This record gives sequence, C-alpha cells and structure tokens, in this order.
Amino acid sequence: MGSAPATVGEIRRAQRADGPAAVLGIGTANPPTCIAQDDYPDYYFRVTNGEHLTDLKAKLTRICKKSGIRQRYMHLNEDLLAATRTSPTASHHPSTPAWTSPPPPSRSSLRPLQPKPSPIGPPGHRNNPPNLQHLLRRTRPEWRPAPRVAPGPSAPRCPAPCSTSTAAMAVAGRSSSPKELAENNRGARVLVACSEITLIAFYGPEGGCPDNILGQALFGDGSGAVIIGARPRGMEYHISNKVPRLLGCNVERCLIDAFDALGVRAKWNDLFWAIHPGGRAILDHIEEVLGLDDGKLAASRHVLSEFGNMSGTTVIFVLDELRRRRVVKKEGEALPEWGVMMAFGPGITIETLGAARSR
Ligand SMILES: CC(C)(COP(=O)(O)OP(=O)(O)OC[C@H]1O[C@@H](n2cnc3c(N)ncnc32)[C@H](O)[C@@H]1OP(=O)(O)O)[C@@H](O)C(=O)NCCC(=O)NCCSC(=O)CC(=O)O
Repeated sequence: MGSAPATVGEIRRAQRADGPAAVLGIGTANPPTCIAQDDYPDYYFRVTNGEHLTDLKAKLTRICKKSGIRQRYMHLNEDLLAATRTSPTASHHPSTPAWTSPPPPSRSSLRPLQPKPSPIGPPGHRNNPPNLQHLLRRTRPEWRPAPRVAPGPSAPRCPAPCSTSTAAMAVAGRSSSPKELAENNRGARVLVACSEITLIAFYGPEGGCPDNILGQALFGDGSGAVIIGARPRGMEYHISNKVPRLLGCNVERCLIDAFDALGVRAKWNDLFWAIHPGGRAILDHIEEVLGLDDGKLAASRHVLSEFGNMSGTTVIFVLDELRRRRVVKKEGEALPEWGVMMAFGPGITIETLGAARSR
C-alpha cells in the first residue's frame, strides 16, 4: 500500500520558508575616480570651461564646504571627458562641454561587487558565493526583475531615486518583492542590486541659474547590493568549556605541521606570536603547553584586554600591536626572525601560519 498523497497544505508548507525574510549579505562598490570635495569647484569649473563664472564658483565652493561631504566617487573623469568631447560649439550652453554618448560604467570600472558574508547566515554560506535564484535590479526609474532570472509577475515599482533600495527591500505583500520571493520559496536567495551614476546629470554651470549648482555638489556614483533570504540561522554562541583545553592539546601538533611544511625547525620561545585571543583561558593553556615565556603572548593579551574578542578581526589587531611593539623595542633586544599567526574557529578549527619577519 502506498502512502497517502500529500495534501495541498503540506505541499505549500514544504515550498515556503519557515521564517521571515532577512538581509543575509551586503556588498558595495564605487568607481575608481575619487574627487575630494575641497577640490571639486576647481575641477568642475575647469572641465566645464566655466572659470569666468566667478560668483557661481564661489557659491559652489561655499556649498561644498558646508556639505558634510569629504569626497565623492565618479565614473566621469577628465580622461572620459576628453575622449568623448566633440566640439565646444556643439554644446547647449556656451560653457558646457558636449560629448558623444559616454559609455555606461563597465564591469571593470567598478570594484567587484562581491557580497560580504553576513554575521548571520545559513550554514555553509559564510564564505561561499550564494546560490542566487532571483535578481532585482534598479533601472531608472523603476525596479524590475532582471530578465530571465526572475520570471513571473512584475516587480514592485519604487520610483523615487534616493529611496529605491530601501523601498525595494521593504515593500511587502506585493508579488515578486524580495520579501515575497524569499518567504514563498524555500531556500531562495534574492539579489537586490542598485547602481547610481551622476553622468546623466552632469552639465556645465548656467550663469544666472544658481539653483542648479547644488546638484553638482552633492551626488556621487555608487552601487550596492543585498542578498535577501528567509530563515537564516541566527548566530548563537554555544562555546563549550572544553575549548581552551582542546585547543591546548592540539596546538603543538598544528605548529609542528606548519613549520615542517616550511622546512623550519622552530623553538617556540624563539618565535614571535600573533595568537587569536579567543579567551584568556585559551591563551593560558597555550602558554602552558608550549612552555612559552612571560610576555610571548603579550600582544594577544593586550588586544583582548583593550578590545575583547572581535572574532576574525582580532588577529589583525594583534599583528598591528606586534608591529607597534617592534617599533618601541628595548635597546639591544633581538627580534625573532620567525613567528606564528594562529586563529581558532567553530568546529573546532585551528588555522596556523608560520611566517618570517620582513627585514
Ligand atoms: C570564560 C573565561 C574567561 C572564564 O575564566 P576562567 O575559566 O578562568 O574562570 P572560571 O573557571 O572561574 O569560570 C568563570 C565562570 O565562567 C563560566 N564558564 C567558563 N567557560 C564557560 C563556557 N564555555 N560557557 C559558559 N560558561 C563558562 C564558568 O562556568 C564560571 O561560572 P560560575 O562563575 O557561575 O562558576 C575563560 O574560561 C575563557 O577565557 N574561556 C575561553 C572562551 C572561549 O572558548 N573563547 C573562544 C570563542 S570562539 C572564537 O574566538 C572563535 C570565533 O570567534 O569564531
């Protein structure tokens, strides 16, 4: 006898995610040309042949100073202007350079928009590129599903340019919103991508029309993307009290393997140490099992004391602290040639790196 067929309710429950949609990853990118806000008035009036509009330039300078903006990134730069400029007389305004249709920002003009791993996320996703089922992209002036990636009903439309990312992420109850896609499709990962470029609003200064100048002082180019999915497993700390001892029992084996691979015979007290200070007891156990002298783990203890355990970031702070300590070393003190960088993670994992000091 076969089992009873699944009910419609069971099928729908199986298709849907169990939890609410959440942002699982965030990525941002900007074009490589960065212009300091203090330099912008000179740059703008130079490239637009508007130096004679001294009052307007003074106005832009005042606006820039009060803008709270230190710098902006722009795809449009002087190389692109020079390459696309046609003739000075072809412009709409006498001071406005004219150019043929500039190319859209190429992939290579943006740093890779690799979504950063989120501190929350389903197992196996922390360091892996997500498997995306849906892509929503911002196209002026609306949000639409990208062709072929998210077939089906239209995406929600969010016409106000500055709020599009937020609106596109927040809008609920409409077909094909990221929230709907994520919650109605178990395991779905939705990429919401937004890219803004000032190129289409870049024009020369109009004498007698000071209103327009503000826009030239505010906007910059940037892209952002978020990955939305449902039922991420929130990160919870379950740290066994065996961790310090387990690490203590295994570090020596890891160190031997790391230095054997380098062909280096190391005495532990002859090394410098950058250990992830996961907890004071971990440092105590490692110090004890390796018979390390007092002070060998001082940089790790200092970072733990001053910053706590910042997970993966902590060991970089330790490296920086070692560098700082090297600068203020005592007269005649010999610096170790070789050292160890070591960090721990869930599982339990131990990552070990033997490295030589640069001269
Ligand atoms: C927590 C400690 C500072 C406590 O210091 P001591 O062990 O010297 O003190 P102690 O034995 O008197 O313990 C003090 C109290 O802490 C409690 N305690 C100790 N270890 C615990 C644990 N793992 N979980 C929950 N409670 C714990 C004890 O029961 C005790 O409770 P009571 O007072 O009620 O009796 C230390 O054990 C420590 O540094 N542990 C290592 C923490 C760790 O594993 N970090 C790795 C994080 S993961 C990581 O770093 C990697 C990553 O980010 O991915």
